[in-house]
Amino acid sequence: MDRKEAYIRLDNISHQFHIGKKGSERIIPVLHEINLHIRKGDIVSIIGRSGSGKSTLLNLISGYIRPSEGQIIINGRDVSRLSEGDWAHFRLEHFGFIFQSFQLIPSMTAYANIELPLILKGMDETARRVQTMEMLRKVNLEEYAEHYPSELSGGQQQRVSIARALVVNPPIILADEPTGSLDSENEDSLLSFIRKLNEEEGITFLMITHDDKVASIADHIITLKDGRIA
Ligand SMILES: Nc1ncnc2c1ncn2[C@@H]1O[C@H](COP(=O)(O)OP(=O)(O)OP(=O)(O)O)[C@@H](O)[C@H]1O
Repeated sequence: MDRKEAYIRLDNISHQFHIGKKGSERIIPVLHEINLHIRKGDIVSIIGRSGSGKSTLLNLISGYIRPSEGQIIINGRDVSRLSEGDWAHFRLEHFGFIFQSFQLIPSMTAYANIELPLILKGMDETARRVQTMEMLRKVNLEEYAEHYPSELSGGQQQRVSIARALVVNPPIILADEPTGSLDSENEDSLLSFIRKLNEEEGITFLMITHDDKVASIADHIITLKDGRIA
């Protein structure tokens, strides 16, 4: 499979949030001088206490917020100052997302949820069908294509969300507590699937987790403490 050489580099990233009105504005420093280099094909876990800045770090890497200082290079491209429109395109090309709460669209079937990123990419219907069916097969849900999220178990919903993340063939998957809503059996099967995708397809994973089992499959563990890498 043709995957772009992907790596993520953070050079001296600091971030502050500004809250309140101008004049009585408060500045909340969250991340301080973060330097990070993630190689293609790495599985990296981000751990750290609540409020240490894990989600902020993931939101910076995925372009949902802009760093106050520093530079982010992804796949050789400086993304720190991309426009909204360019970021939307870059995100679709490079990232798949997996969330604890799955974030499926309840009014759409499993098939339609998985197909959605391909519509956003502007792919024609025949190609979309081929790719969506291939993804349903990959996560063993062919028979559930017409089921709505509420008609699926938690483990099945998470597999739909993984298929949706993978359907655009992204070189990088960003995950926020991917096993947080799963029982131990579904957790084990998700973790072996992640390992398989990493080994066979070279997908890079960056995962926020509180869970030792998830951290145990990582090549590298990054611990954030008060906005710094410990
Ligand atoms: N949009 C925002 N505006 C102001 N402050 C924010 C904003 N988002 C996050 N923060 C603050 O930044 C700090 C880090 O938050 P963040 O969500 O990155 O932590 P976290 O490590 O992901 O925590 P958790 O494990 O609880 O999800 C917190 O003190 C939080 O209140």
